[in-house]
Amino acid sequence: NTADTRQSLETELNGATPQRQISILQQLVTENFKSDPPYALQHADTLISLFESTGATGQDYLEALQQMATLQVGQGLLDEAKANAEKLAAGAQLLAERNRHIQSLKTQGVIARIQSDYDGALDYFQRAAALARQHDLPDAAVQVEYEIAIIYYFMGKHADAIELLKSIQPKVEQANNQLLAGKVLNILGIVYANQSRFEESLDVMLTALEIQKSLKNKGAQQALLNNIGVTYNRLGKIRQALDIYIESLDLAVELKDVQSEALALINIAAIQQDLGDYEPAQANLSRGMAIARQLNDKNLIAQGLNSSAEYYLVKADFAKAIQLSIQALTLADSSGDKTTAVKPRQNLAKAYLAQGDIANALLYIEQAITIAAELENKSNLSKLYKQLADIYQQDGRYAEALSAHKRYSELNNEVFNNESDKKMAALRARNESLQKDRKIEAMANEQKVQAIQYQNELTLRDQVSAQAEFQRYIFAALITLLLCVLFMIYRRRLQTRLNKQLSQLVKDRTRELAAKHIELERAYTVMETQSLTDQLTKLHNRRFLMQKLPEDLANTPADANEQDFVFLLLDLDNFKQVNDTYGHTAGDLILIQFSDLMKQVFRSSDYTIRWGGEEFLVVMRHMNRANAPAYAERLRRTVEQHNFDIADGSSINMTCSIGFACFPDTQGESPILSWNQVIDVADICLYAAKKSQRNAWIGVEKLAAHTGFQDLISDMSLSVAANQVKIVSSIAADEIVWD
Ligand SMILES: Nc1nc2c(ncn2[C@@H]2O[C@H](COP(=O)(O)OP(=O)(O)OP(=O)(O)O)[C@@H](O)[C@H]2O)c(=O)[nH]1
Repeated sequence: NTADTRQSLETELNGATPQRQISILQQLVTENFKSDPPYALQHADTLISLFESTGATGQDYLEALQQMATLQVGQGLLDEAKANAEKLAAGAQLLAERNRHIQSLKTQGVIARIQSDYDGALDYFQRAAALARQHDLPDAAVQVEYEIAIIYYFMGKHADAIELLKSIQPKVEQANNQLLAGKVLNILGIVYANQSRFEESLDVMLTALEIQKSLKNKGAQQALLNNIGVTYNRLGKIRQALDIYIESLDLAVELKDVQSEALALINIAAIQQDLGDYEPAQANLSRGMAIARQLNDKNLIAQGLNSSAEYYLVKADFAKAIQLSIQALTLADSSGDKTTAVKPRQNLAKAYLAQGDIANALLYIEQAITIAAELENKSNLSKLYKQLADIYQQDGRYAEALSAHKRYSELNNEVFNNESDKKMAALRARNESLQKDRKIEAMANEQKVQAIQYQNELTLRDQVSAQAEFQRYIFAALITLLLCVLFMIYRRRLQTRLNKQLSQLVKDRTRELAAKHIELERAYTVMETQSLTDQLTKLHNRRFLMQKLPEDLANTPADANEQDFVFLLLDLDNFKQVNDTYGHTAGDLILIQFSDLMKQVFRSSDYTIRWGGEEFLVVMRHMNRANAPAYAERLRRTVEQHNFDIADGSSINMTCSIGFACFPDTQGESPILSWNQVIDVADICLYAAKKSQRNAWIGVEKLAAHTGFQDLISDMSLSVAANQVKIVSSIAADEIVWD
């Protein structure tokens, strides 16, 4: 029929007067506007040429311009649409046609938005809103505010978008504008989803879908289906998402909406890739990308490039993945849409990590984290922190890995516990009870119908057969009731099982996280221990003493018994000769054996430290200083009597010299020397032991009050002569050489 009408109108067109031609073209454009946009576009073009050739500027001309611009936007002919919208604005101003002027500004805003010029779009829409308010056109104002909210969303200003949408909602309801109500709910759903408020998002979008279905508005249904798909995807329900995207693709094809078709194809490809269906994914992706490139839609191209990059990541072609991700990143950054700017960075970090390029992996993951934090997308952020932890771990930076991992698990818990489970359960329960109510209502209706039929039949039949019929009816009703009860029991069981599975999932996740933490903490402890140990002798090193001793001294009460600290410095005699004669390896072996002898002689609670080279320090804690000479002598004798193995199978004898001093340096009076200075005094004693005879020990048991550290250091023999120092030694006092 439509074809026939078209045919006869087209035939009539040729011979008609200009006036008649205009009315035929108007009819062709209006009738085909929705059902066949390319056809309508072609005739709108002719119509406008006709108007312009006759110099017309009236209402009909403006209407044609508006139709034309709208059709061109729908077909992706943005430059042409913009030119017509500008003509419309000029014409509308000339005729003081406010509504049309607002309409033209709106169209220009939409074009700027599609071209990703969000500042420009915001400017057009704000001008349109101001115009609407100025001329008291509330309906038009609300329409434009809705467009502004969309721009806020694109700019990543989510809080502003939500606030504006919520202020629009009551106005839309008051005006009973179902169409706009559906759109407002849709975009609200998208913004919620971007804030990881997925349940609220799903809730409003499903309501919006109902509205659009009741309005039979397929275009809006198509857009909603796409967004619902995205939300299912974010919730990890990828099969539901796939079904919804396929429904959305069918509708886009039916509507000849190429942009939506491309979007659905790219979305389908991404899910198929997740499911491991690489071949169909590649086919859909290249179909979608071809359309996106034709439309020059930067966001879509960037999304498609991301999917391709992910494909190459899976295939371990990291160079290709990097190349595609950098293209996607450049496009996303130039379009200013932050929501598409995270993914390429995430993929780059993965690819660089796989290539062992930690610096670049860190660079991109940190950028991704900054952007995701700005967008307040917690679920995304939590994944990014996990990736960051993996990078640090691979780099051996366990402390940083641990803290990134902690951040990941905090965020993960926030998203998980964001009452998500409760809300999901509530939502599910609400849907189920709605369905149940509907079923019960349907059964009740059925029964009513049956009852009426039964009444009718009753009048026709005799009493006896009616009685039998009645019994049968009661029986059927009972069976129906029984089936209802069984169905309800079954649903409840199913629900319980689902809840169990969910809580098991949470437990498993928590266990996994705990195990990971223990692993990282263990690695961290090993690293700490290594940094405090000497690699050759496995004794403690200087760093250990600096870390431990101040704390020990602080925890020792000044007035307690047996609370002396004795610092012994030990040095092997003529060790250089051993190295020179038997080689460095033999020297190393002797150092190790010497360390073992130290461990035999001293208590396990004493600190045995490799002080440097062939010099060692022992710190004996919590002891009576009167016992120090016995320990020094025992070590001297043990070393003297020991046969040190050297690498060639033979053994040699060695001796050592020892100097020691006690802390606190005075007893009962306030101490003069710090523990560091006490070690310096022990060093003077060691030096004197070497100088006097070697294979000997000299110690300072205590100092007289008011002895100066400088005096001791500059000339010990004077302090000894003045009886300011109490010396104990294996050498006779008059044989000690101090200088
Ligand atoms: N094999 C080996 N030798 C070391 C190590 N650390 C230091 N040395 C050597 O130890 C020797 C110390 O020599 P000197 O300081 O002259 O002292 P000495 O020969 O022991 O003589 P006195 O201490 O005066 O009895 C040097 O030859 C160092 O090279 C090590 O880890 N392994």
